[in-house]
Amino acid sequence: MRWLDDPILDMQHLTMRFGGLVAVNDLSFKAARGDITALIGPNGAGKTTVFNCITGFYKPTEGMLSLRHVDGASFLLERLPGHSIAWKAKVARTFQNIRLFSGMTVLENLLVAQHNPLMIASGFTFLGVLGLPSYTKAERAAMDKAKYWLDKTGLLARADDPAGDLPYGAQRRLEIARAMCTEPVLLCLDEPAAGLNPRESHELNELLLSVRKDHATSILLIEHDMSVVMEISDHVVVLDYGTKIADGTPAEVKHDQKVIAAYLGVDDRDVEKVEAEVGV
Ligand SMILES: Nc1ncnc2c1ncn2[C@@H]1O[C@H](COP(=O)(O)OP(=O)(O)OP(=O)(O)O)[C@@H](O)[C@H]1O
Repeated sequence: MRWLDDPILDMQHLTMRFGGLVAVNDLSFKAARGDITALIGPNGAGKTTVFNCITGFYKPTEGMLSLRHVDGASFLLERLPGHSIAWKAKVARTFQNIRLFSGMTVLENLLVAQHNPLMIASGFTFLGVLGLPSYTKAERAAMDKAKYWLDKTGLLARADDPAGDLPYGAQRRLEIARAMCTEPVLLCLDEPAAGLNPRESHELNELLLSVRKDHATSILLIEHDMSVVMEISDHVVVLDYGTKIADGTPAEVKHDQKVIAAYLGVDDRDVEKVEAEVGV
């Protein structure tokens, strides 16, 4: 299990309670550097809550979330404010419901994502914006990066259109492009294939495989579309009612009786019967 050797994310005993409800229950797993790790499970299993804990939207009730960069710098995410998780630990995310700046153009969405390096180049002053050569250089770099991701996501021709006018699948790709403009080491994608047709879903797979191959970005993926999960994931972690029920390669998880039972909603003792019926 190579994800134990060089984990980018090491989650230990994560628990998140909302009053009496335990949304995530003592969850531990490791995500390897350079892997696509999928977090799957039936509705309400706690997947988005895990993302919200990683990205600082929620402070976990208990547990440790350790992220380690390739240079050895490490971050305890549960102790950092959300903006430091994005900016210093370099974790980016997309949302289950698309959250673009829909009135801004496609290009502007990608430039806004690069606000931090531009502010540093300006020396945090208005004078910087007017004259500093470092600002002009940073502005050019931001534009180049935006163009690169527009090209990569097939959106170059739509650069000047309002983001809200794009078809649904294109908006999903723009969200990924925007997240990638922040140069994350860990990209958390919440159901990126939701609402996509089979062709768009295939294009998404290609895009994510290329993000993994060409950039130093590891991916954590929540996804209900099993064709996406099984085709591109290196490692799958399965949650049910907030508890981890399986952790392995896609092939291992696919044949795990507890996973089949959780997805099909049957008792453990009926799993073999169901397996025979579905031909696993
Ligand atoms: N802010 C909150 N307050 C109270 N309960 C919450 C909150 N956020 C999530 N929950 C509850 O925690 C449980 C897990 O929800 P979560 O959204 O993490 O599941 P999920 O696996 O992402 O589901 P889905 O696949 O439907 O998106 C659910 O019972 C949900 O109602």
